[in-house]
Amino acid sequence: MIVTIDGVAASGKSSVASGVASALSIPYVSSGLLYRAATLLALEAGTSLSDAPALLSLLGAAPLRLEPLAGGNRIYLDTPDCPRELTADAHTSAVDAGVSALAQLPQLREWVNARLRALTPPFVAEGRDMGTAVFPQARAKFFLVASPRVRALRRVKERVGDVEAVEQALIARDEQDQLQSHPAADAQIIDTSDLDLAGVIAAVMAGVQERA
Ligand SMILES: Nc1ncnc2c1ncn2[C@@H]1O[C@H](COP(=O)(O)OP(=O)(O)OP(=O)(O)O)[C@@H](O)[C@H]1O
Ligand SMILES: Nc1ccn([C@@H]2O[C@H](COP(=O)(O)O)[C@@H](O)[C@H]2O)c(=O)n1
Repeated sequence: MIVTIDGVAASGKSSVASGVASALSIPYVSSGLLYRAATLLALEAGTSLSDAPALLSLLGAAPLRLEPLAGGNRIYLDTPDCPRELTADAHTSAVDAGVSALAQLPQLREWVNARLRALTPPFVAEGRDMGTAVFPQARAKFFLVASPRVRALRRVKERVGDVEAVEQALIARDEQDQLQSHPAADAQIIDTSDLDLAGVIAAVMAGVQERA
């Protein structure tokens, strides 16, 4: 079984995916973490985020390993001499600001999608195009939205920041991600603005049970 949870930036995809995956006793897979890790490595190496061949060459030499657990995804660079966990560094403002440029490149999308499709179900997959491009066969599909202000207020509770600036950055990232971020025709759209996390998880679980 595959359940997909897509949505706009900071709409609660990973928190909801984690809750749903725990309720179903299966892992969840964060596709965004692969885009983020690729961006982090490119920024650190000084590789242009729009140079697909250079990025693919960099990633070809980088033994990245995604650990998809129900409680939270982690990503590692498994170099034999200096193994390193990248998860925290992949969630900085610098990565937030650069990731959409890399994610626009079809070759990089294929690189990520190949890794996702190699995973063995069951799992909950979260991102932007899980229900449309990557797992169109998924049993149940959801697309989360919430107002930019609500998302910014939630984000500043977890990372220090100015609400206005965070809101503008979220709006900018939504615009840059527009091409790949839309609900599948058979997805249930959930506006989480007035729901708490438990309420969103319950709504998704109800939708999953309907399709069992
Ligand atoms: N319904 C909700 N009510 C209150 N807080 C929420 C809700 N959903 C998510 N949050 C909080 O909002 C923040 C962003 O959620 P989360 O990181 O899951 O979003 P995301 O869509 O995965 O983000 P990103 O697109 O940046 O990866 C987190 O602090 C999370 O706890
Ligand atoms: N399926 C996806 C997932 C992510 N992206 C890009 O990665 C960025 C970070 O994703 P988060 O889910 O961690 O916010 C996102 O802004 C997109 O640029 C994507 O294109 N497709």
